[in-house]
Amino acid sequence: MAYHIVVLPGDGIGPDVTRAAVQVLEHALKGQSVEIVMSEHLIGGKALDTYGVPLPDVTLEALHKADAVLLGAVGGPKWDVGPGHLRPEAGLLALRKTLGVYANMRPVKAFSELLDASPLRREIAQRVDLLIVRELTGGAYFGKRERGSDAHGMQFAYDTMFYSENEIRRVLITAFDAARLRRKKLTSVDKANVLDSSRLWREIVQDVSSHYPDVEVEHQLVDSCAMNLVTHPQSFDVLVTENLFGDILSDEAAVLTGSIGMLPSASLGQGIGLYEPIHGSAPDIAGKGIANPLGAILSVALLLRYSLHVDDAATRVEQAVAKAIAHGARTKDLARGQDDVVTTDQMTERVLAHY
Ligand SMILES: NC(=O)c1ccc[n+]([C@@H]2O[C@H](COP(=O)([O-])OP(=O)(O)OC[C@H]3O[C@@H](n4cnc5c(N)ncnc54)[C@H](O)[C@@H]3O)[C@@H](O)[C@H]2O)c1
Ligand SMILES: CC(C)[C@H](C(=O)O)[C@@H](O)C(=O)O
Ligand SMILES: [Mg+2]
Repeated sequence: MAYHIVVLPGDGIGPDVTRAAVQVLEHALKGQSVEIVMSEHLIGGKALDTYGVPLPDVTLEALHKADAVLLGAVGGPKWDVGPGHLRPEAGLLALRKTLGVYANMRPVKAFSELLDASPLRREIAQRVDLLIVRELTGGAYFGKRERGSDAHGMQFAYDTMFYSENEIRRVLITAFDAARLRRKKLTSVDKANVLDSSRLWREIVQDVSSHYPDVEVEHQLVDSCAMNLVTHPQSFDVLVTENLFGDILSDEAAVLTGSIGMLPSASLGQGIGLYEPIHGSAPDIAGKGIANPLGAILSVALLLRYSLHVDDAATRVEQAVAKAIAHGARTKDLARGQDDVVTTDQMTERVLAHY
């Protein structure tokens, strides 16, 4: 039986890094008993241009027989005008909601050869090894929202950070389970000094934690957590937080590893998994062939592990990335001083050569 992988390259550097990821996926499955069938579809800005919507029916239909989705990135200045539901990003949010992928796993691990690219002191940067579990299908991204104007013509807008008990509980269970497989420490991040949704979040953490007596639990407010991530990143194992806080903290944490181009993600939930690097479409470097493909390639490792269940191939991809870096391969975002700079395609070749 073959697994169906839906490939959604998207916009900007999305197609470049997705091409790299697909090459590595095909290579990793050579000689494996696992077979895949891939089909490529439109999402985001390109889908808007072709179909007038950011998540067209043809793409949605392809999801029905999919076992996993591999995505590049969506968005760009061309589509920054226009109403919210006709933005490329709305297609990505609808995709996540449709797939029910409520737990977004964002591992953040420093490679020792890249410590010079990190803004942290070497002795701190080398200890960065944490996992952000970001709630992905709730909160302000999906709550009631409105734009309008009052009787005096004064405009207003609001977005609601809504969470149900079930939405909080299920992502916490994923996070506690992940902590159990790691260093058994869980930091729950909220804004319980201000927000009711955070106070509910904290109460449910307390409740779920009673089933995980072996996992040490701490609560941090999101503002001081943002600071602690930079000052004491080694104090974190698993961080779990709501959608918007997780979005912001994961870009911050990415920088600790040297570049946002390094970070992969797996979005998991009730059914098929969605795999994407955490970065965006990077309009400032799109079309130049210099994007770092490693976040997308490491997302393939997560796809191999969580959706295709070939753990040995997943580990080999991760090792190939580590070896390519150890042998000096640096895309522009990672390069410092005398480093040789490689293109997206050359970085991919280096990874393939070390697989
Ligand atoms: N998952 C997604 O599809 C996703 C994620 C984030 C942002 N976006 C969208 O992307 C667009 C641009 O957003 P942004 O500029 O705020 O964030 P971005 O992540 O696209 O870029 C931020 C900075 O990081 C750099 N960068 C990002 N990925 C890189 C890579 N692989 N290699 C080298 N450098 C890289 C960019 O050049 C830029 O300087 C927006 O439309 C945004 O909504 C999409
Ligand atoms: C593009 C945007 C909707 C998206 C998000 O905020 O979730 C991105 O920033 C991410 O981190 O995947
Ligand atoms: Mg983001």
